[in-house]
Amino acid sequence: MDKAAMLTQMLRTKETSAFLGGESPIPVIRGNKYIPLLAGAVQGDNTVDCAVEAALLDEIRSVILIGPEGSGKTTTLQKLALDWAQDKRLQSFSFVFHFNLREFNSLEGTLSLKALLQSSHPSLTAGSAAVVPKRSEEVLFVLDSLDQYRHSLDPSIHALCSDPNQEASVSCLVASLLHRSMLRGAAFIVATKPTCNFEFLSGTRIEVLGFSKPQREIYFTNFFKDANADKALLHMERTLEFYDFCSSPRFCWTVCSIYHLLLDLGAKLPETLSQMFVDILVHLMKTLCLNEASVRALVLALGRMASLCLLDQHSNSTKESMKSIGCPQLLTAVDAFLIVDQDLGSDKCTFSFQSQLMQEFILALAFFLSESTGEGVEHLLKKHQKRAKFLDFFLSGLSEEVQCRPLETLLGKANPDQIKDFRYWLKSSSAEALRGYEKAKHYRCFHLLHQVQNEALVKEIITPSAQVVVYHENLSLLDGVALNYVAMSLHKIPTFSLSSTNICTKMAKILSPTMSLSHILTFSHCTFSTGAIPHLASALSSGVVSELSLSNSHFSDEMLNILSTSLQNSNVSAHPSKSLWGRHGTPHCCCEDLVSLLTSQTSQLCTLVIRYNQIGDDGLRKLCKALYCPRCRLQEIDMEMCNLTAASMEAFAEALCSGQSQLRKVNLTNNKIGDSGVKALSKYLQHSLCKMHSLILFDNELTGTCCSYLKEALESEHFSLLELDLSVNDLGQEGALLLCQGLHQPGCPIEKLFLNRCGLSQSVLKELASLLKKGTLRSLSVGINDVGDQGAKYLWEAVAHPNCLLEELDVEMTGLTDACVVDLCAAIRATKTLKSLEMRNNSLTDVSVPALVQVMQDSDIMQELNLRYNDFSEDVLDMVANGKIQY
Ligand SMILES: Nc1ncnc2c1ncn2[C@@H]1O[C@H](COP(=O)(O)OP(=O)(O)OP(=O)(O)O)[C@@H](O)[C@H]1O
Repeated sequence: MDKAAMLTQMLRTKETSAFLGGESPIPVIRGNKYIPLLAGAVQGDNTVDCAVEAALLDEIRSVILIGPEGSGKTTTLQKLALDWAQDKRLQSFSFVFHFNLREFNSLEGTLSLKALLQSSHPSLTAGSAAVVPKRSEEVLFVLDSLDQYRHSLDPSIHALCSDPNQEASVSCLVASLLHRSMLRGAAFIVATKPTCNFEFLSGTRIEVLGFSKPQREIYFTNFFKDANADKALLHMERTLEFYDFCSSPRFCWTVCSIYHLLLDLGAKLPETLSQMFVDILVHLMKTLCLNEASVRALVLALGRMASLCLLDQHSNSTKESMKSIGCPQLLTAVDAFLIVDQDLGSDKCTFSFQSQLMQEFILALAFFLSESTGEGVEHLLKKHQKRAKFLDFFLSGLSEEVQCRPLETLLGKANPDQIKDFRYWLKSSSAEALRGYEKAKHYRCFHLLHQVQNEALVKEIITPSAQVVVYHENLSLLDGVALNYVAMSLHKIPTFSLSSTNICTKMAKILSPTMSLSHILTFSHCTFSTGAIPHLASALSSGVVSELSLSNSHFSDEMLNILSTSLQNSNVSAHPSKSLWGRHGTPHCCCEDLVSLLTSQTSQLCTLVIRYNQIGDDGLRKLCKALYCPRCRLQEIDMEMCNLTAASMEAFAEALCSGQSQLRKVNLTNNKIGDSGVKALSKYLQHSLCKMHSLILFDNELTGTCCSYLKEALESEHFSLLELDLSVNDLGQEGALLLCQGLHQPGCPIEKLFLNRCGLSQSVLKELASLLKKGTLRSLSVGINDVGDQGAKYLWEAVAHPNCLLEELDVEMTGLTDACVVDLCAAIRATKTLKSLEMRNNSLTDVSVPALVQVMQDSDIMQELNLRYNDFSEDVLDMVANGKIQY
């Protein structure tokens, strides 16, 4: 085979570079701008070129290169072919045939393999072509764009041929070659996007990963050749790098091209993906030199075409369909936006978008420009949901006037009705998402708000009550960016709890501002990289963070060291309380380390959070040693689900009674201390040195028996608890009534009492109501007790009583119906203190809504009423949409 002729032919190929399509492969390679790409799923050498070369030495001699749009497959194939022609690589092959399978779509009729080969290499003489089948081991086929190939490779539907001289359809020839009925020994490299179904293809699969950070750095340096390279790279890192498509060399080309242009003009670089596409479109449209009406008509036509292409699996459109779209300007836009494939031997051609992102952006823009309001945004999104990934992102970005201004000067104003339609959808779909518990939906809402870039809108949508249900779990970098934007717009995040997330350096950097804004930081089941720790440490020194929990998270002792040093070096007065982490599965032996930490000269630790660690009774017994030490400053200990039983409570109570302990708050949620555990603790509660303010015994297998011990403690003059949580224990009526007797003790300090799911009866509520009238309780929870309207009636009366000081009341799932609403409203009108009422999961219906809405509107004191999961119909949703009511 004449390598020189092939080389000349390849180098002569007329290819043009396009803003969205990328710089053509040949100039990239010839201009020494080719950067070896990373390959996935291969061992050893991880560049694609080397991996392909190595795989071709395998017995199968067939390689499938798989990579997304613009990841560099075509360029790699061209480079391999050029290297072969220049004697640099693949020299075991004497014949290399390079085809783009897309071009075969339009080949009609039949032809022989020889003719097909000659069509690819006009310089191939008939004599050489005849030799090829005889030396099939020396033949390499390089086949590009399998994803665009319309014919099937299913061997069962073709009459596979073996004779190279036999005439057959091109689809049959391709199938015969790939299934090796013809030129059995030939080798293949086939490139395809991952979207393609390549079930009939066997071979070594090599994933084309494109550019990672080091390659991007080289690319930017080559592109800019000056100090702007760093500037551009840093900007991309901050605003785009968390999108998967940043590894695409083609996308990098587009980013560099637009940044270069903007930097030259002294303009601001775009902050979001939407803004970048606004800038790109403005530039492309300007190069077309059309007037406003024509640009508008062009965008609308491209929008229609974008929709057609997204709906059609092959993502392209024929000249006929372009005509039917009816826009003469479209043909002028061809090079800027579209790829045209001229069918061989006919004047038919197919069009597809050069960039899927631009295709979706244009679809979004056309929606806002469209005059007809027939197709609402919901319909648009639903229609394209299978293939459009960023349509809602672009719609969000484009819905904000400030961001669209550069486009307005080119193509006029958007249709205000469409903008209104979108904003309505954004608010209502976000509210719905935030009412539910699906993390993906919460985060979709954050992503859209990030694109909109409007702080006021964030505040309107992410209300404090909406934040409560948002669960931060398993975050990607992209999620981290959106979350950080939302947190910065809200200016505060009182508690930030993150779980099951890989906190690499980049993630920690992205979330650092959010962490610095949070008072309480909780990480559970997270993995920290060493590089992440300085970001965490710097957030801790912000002065706001007062509590840190790292339970079930993985990090090395070295990282622990950095953290604890940073805690110790921080300004203590600015950090009145500092918490410590729990380690995944901390065995009880680790409790000895904790003791030395808590009792060290420098220990500042006030809060110890070791929830979900299996320290068990032995662990707690060891930990108790710290409580005897005057240096131990521990004020709060969270031992939720630590596998504790009554066996360790005696030692714990004894340590507390020693007089050295500063402990104020103890959380024993989800342990099994049982009634005898309470008996041991209540000894301490009656002790003259008792300093405890809060005791949480949620779900601890307690029965009514424990109430007699607690009653005794309550009646003691030393009892100091302000908060007691006995929820999810079977106290029953008898036990709870005993407890109430204790609570009636004059001077009883309890202000917050939690008795959810304790088997309370109406008589107990009557007792609690009389307690309320004494004015000691500020917060009472009696949710998930079957007391009904009758039981609650005692509470409403009490709330209305002039001595009652209750601020928060929780009657979730207590069997309330519309019948309670008159008394409830009267209570709200009368109260001078009640701010929050939790009434989820009851059976109120639409008839109660007007009265509840009215009373909430009238009340200056009530701040929130939670009516979620009652029996309301959709009809009243608008009416309930009152800032203070959650529904
Ligand atoms: N290794 C590389 N070094 C430098 N630039 C590259 C490299 N690979 C690709 N590029 C640039 O990215 C552009 C797009 O690459 P290419 O066309 O090879 O991607 P592709 O995976 O074949 O895309 P598609 O599947 O969409 O056809 C190229 O035109 C070139 O400008």
